[in-house]
Amino acid sequence: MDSISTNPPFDKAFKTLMEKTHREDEGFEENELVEIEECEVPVIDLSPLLKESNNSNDEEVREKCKSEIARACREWGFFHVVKHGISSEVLNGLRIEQEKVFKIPFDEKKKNKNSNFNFFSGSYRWGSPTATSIRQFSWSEAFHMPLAHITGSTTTGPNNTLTYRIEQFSCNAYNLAQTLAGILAEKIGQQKKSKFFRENCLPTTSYLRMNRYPPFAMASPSQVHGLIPHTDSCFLTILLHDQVRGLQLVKDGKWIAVKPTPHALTINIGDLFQAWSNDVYKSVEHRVVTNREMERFSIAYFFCPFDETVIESCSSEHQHSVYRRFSYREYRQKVQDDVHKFGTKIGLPNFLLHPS
Ligand SMILES: O=C(O)CCC(=O)C(=O)O
Ligand SMILES: [Fe+2]
Repeated sequence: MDSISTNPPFDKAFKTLMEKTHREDEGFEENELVEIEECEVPVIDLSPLLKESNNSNDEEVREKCKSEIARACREWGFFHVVKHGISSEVLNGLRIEQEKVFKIPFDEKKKNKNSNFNFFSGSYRWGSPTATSIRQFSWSEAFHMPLAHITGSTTTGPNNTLTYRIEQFSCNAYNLAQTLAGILAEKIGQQKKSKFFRENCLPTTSYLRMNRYPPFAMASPSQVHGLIPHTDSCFLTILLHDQVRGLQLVKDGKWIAVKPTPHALTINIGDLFQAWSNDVYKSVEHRVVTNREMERFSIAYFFCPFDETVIESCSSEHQHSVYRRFSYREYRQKVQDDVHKFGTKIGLPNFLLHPS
């Protein structure tokens, strides 16, 4: 199978947008994507949380670990976790199936024609269909799927390993997400509300996105994004990515490159947690930059509530609500509308109670 039949027509889309961008004089600053520095985001060992023990020393270590998590979410919005309890058999198993599914001919991916993934109907996407300039174009393809379509799917079983691997990973990621969400609620004094996540986020309400970033050799890689800058529209994301660099995030107003950490998963806060925590935890803008030689893969598990769930900021005597109440359905609809209208997501600023 050659790359022509498996790859989407990126080159054509890129050239068309490049011409349009030049015609409309929307100059794309070449240096815009040059990273400023590579840095180490916090790496947190989760093993103390997985140990069942009432020993006071262990309790102390556990509390320290919880505080590190909350701190990383306040200061960075991003952190790596190691010894997280998800086995490498589960992670590698899914990664292998992910590579296979992207190797299916483009036409079959597009039409959902392949028997391996009829249940992913409508989940395949590539580039940026609404992009009007090169700035809004993502040099990547993805399967973005609601887990409601996968979990408990009748196609699960040894005959369909991709489905099986997705379900296996998602089940593990769900438990990890619930643990982290409970800790983050506790650390902003919302123990009483920690049930909120158990009641509103189920294995079936989350989403999974498998990304593939082909090498970009058409021009200088600094001319195009692998994935355009964005924040995630969920409570939190659990990201499995390989050792190929590309992920960058904004810290103190600057783009910095995230150094991959072996055997780690990367966690980031999404918009819903930022709103729910009343701006205590940060949903940080991030992006993926392209690479000339190497193909890159990642899998994002988005921990989400029911569409009907209402997100209300946890305000206090000292801190009034920053955002108005909104349902997850309303939030997603607004994101979609903005992408159609402006080619880009606006997100939380739409829901500020007192826009400046
Ligand atoms: O590929 C990555 O490292 C990031 C993916 C991502 O940000 C996303 O899928 O929302
Ligand atoms: Fe993301």
